[in-house]
Amino acid sequence: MYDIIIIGGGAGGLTVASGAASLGAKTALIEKRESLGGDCLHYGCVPSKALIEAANEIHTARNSSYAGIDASGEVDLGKIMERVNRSVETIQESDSKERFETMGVDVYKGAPEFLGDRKLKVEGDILEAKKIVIATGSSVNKPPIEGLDAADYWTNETVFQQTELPRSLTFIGAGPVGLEIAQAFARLGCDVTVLEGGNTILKKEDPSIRDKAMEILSREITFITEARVEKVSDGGKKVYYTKNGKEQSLETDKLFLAAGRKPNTEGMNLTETGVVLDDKGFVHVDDTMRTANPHVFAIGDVTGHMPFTHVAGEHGKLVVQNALYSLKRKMSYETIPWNTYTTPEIFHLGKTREEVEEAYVYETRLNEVDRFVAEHATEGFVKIITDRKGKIIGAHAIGKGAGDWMQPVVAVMNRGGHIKELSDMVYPYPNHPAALEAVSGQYWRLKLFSGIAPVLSRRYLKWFL
Ligand SMILES: Cc1cc2nc3c(=O)[nH]c(=O)nc-3n(C[C@H](O)[C@H](O)[C@H](O)COP(=O)(O)OP(=O)(O)OC[C@H]3O[C@@H](n4cnc5c(N)ncnc54)[C@H](O)[C@@H]3O)c2cc1C
Ligand SMILES: NC(=O)c1ccc[n+]([C@@H]2O[C@H](COP(=O)([O-])OP(=O)(O)OC[C@H]3O[C@@H](n4cnc5c(N)ncnc54)[C@H](O)[C@@H]3O)[C@@H](O)[C@H]2O)c1
Repeated sequence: MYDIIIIGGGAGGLTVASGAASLGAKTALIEKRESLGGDCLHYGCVPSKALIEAANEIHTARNSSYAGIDASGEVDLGKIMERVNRSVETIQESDSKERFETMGVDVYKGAPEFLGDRKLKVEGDILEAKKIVIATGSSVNKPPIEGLDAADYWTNETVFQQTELPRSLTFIGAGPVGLEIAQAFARLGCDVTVLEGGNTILKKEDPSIRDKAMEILSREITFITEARVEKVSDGGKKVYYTKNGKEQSLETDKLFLAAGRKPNTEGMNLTETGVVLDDKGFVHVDDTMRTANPHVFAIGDVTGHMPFTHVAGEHGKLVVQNALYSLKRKMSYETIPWNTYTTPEIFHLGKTREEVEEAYVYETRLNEVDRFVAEHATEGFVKIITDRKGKIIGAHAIGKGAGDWMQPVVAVMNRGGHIKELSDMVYPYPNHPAALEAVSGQYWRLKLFSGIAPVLSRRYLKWFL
């Protein structure tokens, strides 16, 4: 009998396995694929960021004529993907089966099936545990598009093995998966179109961020919004979409499906253990990450809550405590940030302007911050949303490296902080986070240079100086 069994060796599952084994729990991990690491390592975060970096380097070289450099040459996608996959292999070493076995984790290969409340069958083995964690992640959502099954299309699971750069590439979906990879291929030299069924790209972002992203990315990508793809033909080379009630079509060398994610729950016989799914098929969990069966937990993408690697990791840390020590610690999402790694990057924390009724908004454009001016990277802005008293409830930015230089706001918001705390530190001149000093300066200007403060100051200076 194991203390804990984890199904799925990705970002969430590996966090639980290493945490539980380190605390002395008898731990088993079941993974259906050859390698541990999950989608983030093999088909998601890691290869996509490696591809983005390569594409950005090529883009920079091609745009260096101001310095007298005229870069030329054909892009070799195969060589780029070799480099991308070397990044994956390097990180794979710390997610290896052997490393987890050395930690004391029994690693089983296979896709298990529940035989009862806390009993599983995996390949020829029957395993039992006091607690079970479902960490099976998500996979590519295939919307009901006529002809899709017979088409030859790319997804995030196949793109990093490609060697031929298509002349034109059409994406279905303008979420983060679609946009990060679409911009990379545009920078490699493809003619890229993105078809989006909704009326905006990046629907979870603050409205002003969405508008700015659309303005900037439209220079490299053709966007067609309110265009629902309903049919493909000619092996995926002809794409039919409905816009303004009319069917339209376009031709493309290659199609890329980025139309969202679906939970990996198939084949586990979950009804046998009393686990309940929500109306979209994600595993229903309470704030403590318990499913309807209190001995079975679920974490990461399979729960449908903020599908990010760092969230799966936070779920995992919480579940180690709740599962092993029967605690009821709760997950909170209020101060969890995310980044979209387009150029420029987009940072998101807390509420957007649309999500709050009464808000105080402080905004600084990057052309007011010396480092961005020096680097000719002035496009973008930072926006801090506070309540009436100045407590930060949301922070959003679009700009070069925004995913890095916005991080101090997470620390401030984590402790329930006030916007003025962003000026409680010295910013070495001229760094990028100085954008935060500038935006908090707006709060002080409002406080000090309007209302009663300047009146009192004038009187003081007149009488006492
Ligand atoms: C293109 C792309 C880019 C992304 N970029 C980022 C990013 O930059 N930053 C970020 O935070 N997030 C990013 N994400 C999201 C991130 O990849 C996921 O949120 C994260 O991988 C979720 O972790 P998880 O543990 O829930 O699932 P996964 O990491 O997918 O792990 C699930 C594991 O379970 C295994 N499994 C599935 N079913 C079974 C079964 N029945 N039996 C046994 N094993 C099973 C799978 O093989 C897999 O190894 C990206 C996603 C994509 C698609
Ligand atoms: N940088 C990051 O952290 C990062 C990067 C990539 C992905 N992710 C994670 O992966 C998750 C999934 O991203 P995603 O982009 O796959 O999903 P998404 O749900 O954000 O976007 C999918 C888009 O496809 C559109 N769509 C669906 N069917 C369509 C159709 N038939 N025709 C036209 N458009 C259609 C939807 O309207 C939607 O806007 C994200 O929520 C994020 O959590 C994170």
